[in-house]
Amino acid sequence: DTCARIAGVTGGGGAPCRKYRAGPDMAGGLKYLSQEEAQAVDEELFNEYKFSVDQLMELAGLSCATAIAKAYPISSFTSNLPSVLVVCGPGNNGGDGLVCARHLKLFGYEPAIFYPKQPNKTLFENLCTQCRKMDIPFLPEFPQEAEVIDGAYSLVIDAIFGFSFKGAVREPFGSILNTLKQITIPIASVDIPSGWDVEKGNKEGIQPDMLISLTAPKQSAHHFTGRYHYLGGRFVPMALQEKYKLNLPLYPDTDCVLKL
Ligand SMILES: NC(=O)C1=CN([C@@H]2O[C@H](COP(=O)(O)OP(=O)(O)OC[C@H]3O[C@@H](n4cnc5c(N)ncnc54)[C@H](O)[C@@H]3O)[C@@H](O)[C@H]2O)[C@@H](O)CC1
Ligand SMILES: [K+]
Repeated sequence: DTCARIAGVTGGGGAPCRKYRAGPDMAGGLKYLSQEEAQAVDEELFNEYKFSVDQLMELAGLSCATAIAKAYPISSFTSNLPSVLVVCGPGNNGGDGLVCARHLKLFGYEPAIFYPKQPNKTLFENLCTQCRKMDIPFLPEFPQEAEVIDGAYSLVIDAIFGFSFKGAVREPFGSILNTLKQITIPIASVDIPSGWDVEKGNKEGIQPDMLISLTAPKQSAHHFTGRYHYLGGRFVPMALQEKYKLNLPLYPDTDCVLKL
């Protein structure tokens, strides 16, 4: 039937028709979350649905690495090494960056991590150990010159701040973001371009080439002007999607990411 054809639903069997989710024009119906809504969905996933942070961080980081590999396949890199600088912040967005780095390494990229504020928590310590044991280097300091970054890497992953960012950027992240504003290689931002207000964006901030919105885009994504906007984090149970009226588009087949 039409529903099955559009949405890729097979077998019938009384499955509810979800035609309203299918088709490119439905992208307009996708909900862009406020900061409060993003935090509420997050809390519900952990407190009501009983997911652990590790579980969702693994899926989020894998989504990011997968989307990056689709947008910037190794074959498109002009330099010898597909080297990627992953900049990680102090919260869970930084954790997504660590997981992303590990998967990028498995995909054949050469990631290096800068992680200036490492939380004193087992989860993050374990993620760092996993990366070290996979020969992913941690930079002792951030290259101050934009030219140095442009020369050494082909892509920067911004995993500094996500949906809990508030107020003026504190150091050392202010200087880091100032340098990132001057680089010419592309930036791929995890969940939200760092330094952007979660809802209003930031005209003066970094302007990434790629944004991977996790769970659902945040309102600031309306101001994203880069080439690639992906949705990732295919882990939201249907009841939660419906409660928050996320109106998520259908992911293709078994893919964990979707280009918006
Ligand atoms: N809700 C979800 O569905 C999931 C969320 N995940 C990730 O978790 C992120 C949210 O993580 P968190 O809530 O830990 O928060 P963030 O990672 O957004 O950042 C919080 C950290 O940044 C610091 N910070 C906030 N404002 C600052 C400022 N102005 N200057 C300097 N430092 C500042 C805070 O002190 C805190 O250490 C999401 O954006 C997403 O990347 C994923 O890991 C898993 C699933
Ligand atoms: K980010």
